[in-house]
This record gives sequence, structure tokens and C-alpha cells, in this order.
Amino acid sequence: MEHEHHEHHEHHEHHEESHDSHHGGHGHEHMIEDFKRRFFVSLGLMIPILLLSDMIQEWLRFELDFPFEKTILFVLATIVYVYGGWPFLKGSVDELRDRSPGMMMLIGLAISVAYFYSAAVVFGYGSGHDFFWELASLIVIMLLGHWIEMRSVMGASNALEQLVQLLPNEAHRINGEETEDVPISELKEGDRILVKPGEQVPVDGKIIKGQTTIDESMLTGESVPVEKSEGEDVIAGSINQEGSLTIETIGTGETTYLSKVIELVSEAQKSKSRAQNLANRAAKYLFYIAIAAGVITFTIWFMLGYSVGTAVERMVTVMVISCPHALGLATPLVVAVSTALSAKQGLLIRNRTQFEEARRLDAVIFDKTGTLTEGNFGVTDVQASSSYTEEDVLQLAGSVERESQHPLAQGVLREIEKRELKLSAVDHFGSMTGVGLEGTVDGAHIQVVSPRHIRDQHIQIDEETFTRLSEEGKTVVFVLKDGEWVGMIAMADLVREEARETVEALREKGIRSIMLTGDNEKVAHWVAGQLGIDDVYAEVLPDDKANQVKDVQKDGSKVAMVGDGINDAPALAQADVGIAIGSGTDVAVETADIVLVRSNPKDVLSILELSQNTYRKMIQNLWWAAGYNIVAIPLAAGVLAPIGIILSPAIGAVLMSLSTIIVAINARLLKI
Ligand SMILES: Nc1ncnc2c1ncn2[C@@H]1O[C@H](COP(=O)(O)OP(=O)(O)OP(=O)(O)O)[C@@H](O)[C@H]1O
Ligand SMILES: [Cu+]
Repeated sequence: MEHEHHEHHEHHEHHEESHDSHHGGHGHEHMIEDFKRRFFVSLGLMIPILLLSDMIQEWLRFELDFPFEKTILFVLATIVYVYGGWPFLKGSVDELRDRSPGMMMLIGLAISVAYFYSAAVVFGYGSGHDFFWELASLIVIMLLGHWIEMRSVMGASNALEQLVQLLPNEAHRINGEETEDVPISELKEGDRILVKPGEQVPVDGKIIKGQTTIDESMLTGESVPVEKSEGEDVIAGSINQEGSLTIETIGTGETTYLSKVIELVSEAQKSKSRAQNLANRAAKYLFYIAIAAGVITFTIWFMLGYSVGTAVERMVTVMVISCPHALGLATPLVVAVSTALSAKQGLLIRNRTQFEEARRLDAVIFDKTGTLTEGNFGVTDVQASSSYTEEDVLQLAGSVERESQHPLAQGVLREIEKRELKLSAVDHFGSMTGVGLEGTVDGAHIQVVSPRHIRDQHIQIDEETFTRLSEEGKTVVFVLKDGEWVGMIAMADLVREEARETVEALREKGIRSIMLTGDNEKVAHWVAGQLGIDDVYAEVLPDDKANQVKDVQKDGSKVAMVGDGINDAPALAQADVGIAIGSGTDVAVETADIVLVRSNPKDVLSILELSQNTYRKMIQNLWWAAGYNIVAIPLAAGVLAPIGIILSPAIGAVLMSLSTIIVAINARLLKI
């Protein structure tokens, strides 16, 4: 896999880490500890090195003279070079092996040049000063800089992992009458556990006893606590507020919603965006630019008559300061923050490239049922033909609908329950996609079908009633017995209030809203009118939804499709940005680029804004990182030497770290 290899080595390790462990921070923490230890040891060694250096002695006007003074200095500096410089030297070797020279090689080269030049001076080859003390302070600052930097980088990219770390390690398992506290890792599917008021839910599970409100805000961004009772699902990481719950474990550890989200997020963070590729390429060029600038700097200073020592020092500073670190981190950090932040709001980004396209949308196509409306149908009218009763109609329809998962079927069945009707057995059940259902009930062929089917088959119905009902925005289905009309059932769905606000906000942004539905033309227009949507595609067969999306794209428009991800899969895939909504905590909607955990159409707006903000931050960071180099390299080369501004390698290292820290902080300021 071609990932971050050419950036740095700590990132590279992080990625490998996150494959096998969901507590992905450990690799980083270990690295941070390592940097810290090397920093303090090198700092300790730096003091005698400073005292032993001629230059410092001259400045502070004291003199140390004892046998083997230079040898001791050499030994101490060698230790700092090897031990303190180790992460950079090892990183250089890694980069060399991957044939992608980058920041580690720059630093490795810089400290090696400084070290070997000084060693040559100590042993009497070459002229001028050694600069062991500068080498030592450079390494110390590099270690400190990277240590601080890694901490801020970790803070940015681990926002979600931190959530996992907050999860309780133990759960109260119920064994008959008693409960015992057991580690989460020992829980199995089906285990019953107790969650006391105020506690965090430790596993994904189903409530089998109790009733409470649950705060899911840190997982889905749902700010209002949700009421939950028996039979409903709870997710690990949410907080049980006032009730005491008995839940049956569905998933623990890796199989929980939270873990899947983290997995998803880390996958998305790895998928590179275009801006990122650009930055990586730039970072690669920067290596060669830095080397070239270093060599040119050396040559010019040397030709101006300065000593080799001074020329080497200038060259080392240039190499250190142009470390492409900030450039390499500029966009990955923003990506890390934006994916993690959005996941916490219940906006799961599966495909980053498509997500970045969201800032340039021209139109958003919404599926009607379940997206713009609640998807909860209630029966409002039942009309029977002359020889049947309302009960007959419902009873025949219900017997077939029992086999269906369609929201309309749920509506019919609820009505049957309400009226306490008995259902008959059904044989030869079959569903006619986008049309309805059929089956044999009491020896008769029963169909429950759409108005379109009635029209196509020229079946006689009560047109007048049908027209009236659909103009009221009600979805009507027809019941046929052996091809003859038996009756019709009208059902109403509630329009989501948030949907109207979303459509309005989109219009203000200059984005068209379009409705796509399998439902009848009149109903579709009624709903569209309620929401302020102008464009409606009605009576679209499921297989045809993708074609309708294509149709909207024809003039080059960038189009997002928002649907439930089940029967809209091809349309989601066809759209430039496929957004699945309303599938709850099922994160595995393969065809969607983005999954919205809450069923709130307004989240589409959040996606749009997030996409815009993310892009803006990336550009800002790239400018910061690139701009820094444009200023810093000439400065390090000594263009301002005539007016007395000369940077030492150590100051170069300070500036290098600062630029990265600024980029990291800027990334963390991203808001939704
Ligand atoms: N189980 C069913 N019972 C009764 N009628 C059905 C059923 N399934 C489909 N139909 C009929 O076919 C039409 C189209 O159904 P389809 O599933 O394609 O659209 P939908 O999911 O209801 O609407 P949308 O496209 O907005 O989600 C429905 O409006 C209805 O008339
Ligand atoms: Cu760096």
C-alpha cells in the first residue's frame, strides 16, 4: 500500500498500528515517550559539551584546559549524535529504502554533515572550529520540537480513539440473582448486564428490562437525550441517565458501533485526497530544493571567503529549516480532525474524495419516503368496491402485506392491529418491485398494487375517490382479487419539519433540491409543495432511480443523492456524492460515500458546510506551510546577513517546529 512512507516515519508506524489495534494511540504514545527520553538524555549531555566548546569558552571568558579535552568533547558529541539523532538517522534509512527522501533524510543529512565535519576538525583534518555544541543543541531542539509536535498531532488525529479509552473496562454481569464485575473482554454475545443510572453503556446491546433516557451526544451528535425502553438498542459509549437497565449484549470490543466507526474513520483518513497528494509531491520536491539550496549556500559563502566551518553551518541551517514537515502534515491533520469531528456528530465519511466534492454541489436529490417524510404511514381512508366491506379490503391486503418490510405494509398492519382483524394464510407470495405485492389467499389471487399498475392494466376503480385522496397528499394502494378491484387504502405520512428548513437553506446557497419517489405523481407534488421543492420525479421504478440521477447530471451538474441506502443503492452509487440516511447505527452502507446516523435531513447541510470548511482549512494550512518555506529558506541561507540577521541551526530547528505546531493548531480549530 502506497501510504505516508515518504512523510515520516512516525506516521508510517501509526498507520500500521491502527490496523491491528483500535486503541491506535499506543504506537504514538510509545514514540512520544521515546522522543522524550532521548530529549532529556541529550539535554544532559549538552551541558558538558557547551562547557567544553572553545566558542562558548571565548564568549563566557573562561578556559578549561586539561588532557584529552577534545577527545571527551568528541565522545560526548558522538553519543548525542548517535543516541539523540537516532530517530532521524533511522528515519533516513527508512526513507532511503522506500526511495522517497523526505524530512528525516534532510535532518539526518544535516546532523551527519555537522558531525563528520566537526570530527574531522577535532582530529586535525580541515580548518576552523568544530561545532559540536551547535550539533548538540540542534539535536536537542529537534527532539523537543518533534516531541511537542507529535503530541499535538496525536491530539488531532485521535479524537475518536480517546472516546474508546473513556469506555469502562468492566461491566456488571448478571448471574441469576447476583451481579459480578467482569472485564468487557470476557463478555459474550447474549450475556446480560446491568447498567446503573449515570453509567456509561459498556457494550452494544438490547434493553430487556428497564426504561431510561440515553445521552448519545458524543456518538451521534444528537443533543437531546433519547428515551429508550424494552426492546430498543443501546450503543457502547452512550450514557444511561436516570433509569437502571438490564441489557443483553449484542456486541463488545471490535464489534461495537463505536469500533466500527473508528475503523471507518481510520480507513477514510488513509484514503488520500487530491490536495493531500499535491502536498506530498511538494514535500518531495522540497527535499531536492533544500539540498540544492544548501549546496548553493555553501558554495556562495565559501566563495565569499568565509571558512569551510561557516559555510557548512549555513548549509546545515538551510537543510534543517526547510524540513518539509509542516507541508506533509498540513492536509492530513485537517483530514484527521474533520473525519473524527464529523463522526462524533453522526456524520460518517466513508469516501473522502467524494466528501470533498460536496462543497461544489449544484443539486441534491432526496428520496421521498423515510428521507423527506417520516416513513411512518398511517391509514386514513379505506374505500371498498360495492360488493366488499372495509374490513374485507384491509384483511385481504394485510394477509399479503404481512410478508413485506415496506413502510406501506407497516401502515396497513398497524391498522389491522388497531381494528383487531384476523389475517388469512398466504401462499405463493411474491413482491413486484416498485409495483406492489401478490399472493394466494383462500384460493384467490390477491394483489396490492400502485396506481401506476392500475393505469397500465386499465383496471376499473373509483377514479373520483382516488383523485381526491391523492390530491390530499395521501399514498393510495389498490387491492385486487383475481384481477378485479376490491378496494383502496389511503395512507398519510408526516413531512419532516427539518426537511423544509433544509430545502430552504439549500436554495439560499443556490443548490437545487429534487425529489425522487416511487409514489404517485399527485402525492409527490403535494409533498413537494409542502417542502418548497420545485423538481419532482414521481412514479420512478426502483431500477430507474439511477437513471434519473444520471439525467440530472447530464448538464454537468454535481449531484448528491440522499436515500435510505437499501432500495436506493444504485442511485447512491451513481450520484457524485451518495448519502445514506436513516439506517441508524448500521455503518456498513457500502454504496454510500457518507452515512448519516441520525435521520435528520439537516445533516446534509452540515456535510456541505463541513466540506467547505475542511477545504478552506486545507488551503490555509498549505499556504502556511509553503509560505513558511518561501521565507525561511532564504533567511537561513543568510540573505539578510548584510544587516546582521543570521540564523543558527538551532534557531532553524525552532522555526521548523513552530511552523508545524501552527499547522497542527490551525487544523484543530476546524469547526462544524
Ligand atoms: N409493500 C407494498 N404494499 C403496497 N404497495 C406497494 C408496496 N411496495 C410498493 N408498493 C407500491 O409501489 C409504489 C412504489 O413503491 P417504491 O417502493 O418504489 O417507492 P417508495 O419506497 O414507496 O417511495 P420512495 O421512492 O419515495 O421511497 C408505492 O407507492 C406503492 O404504491
Ligand atoms: Cu520536521
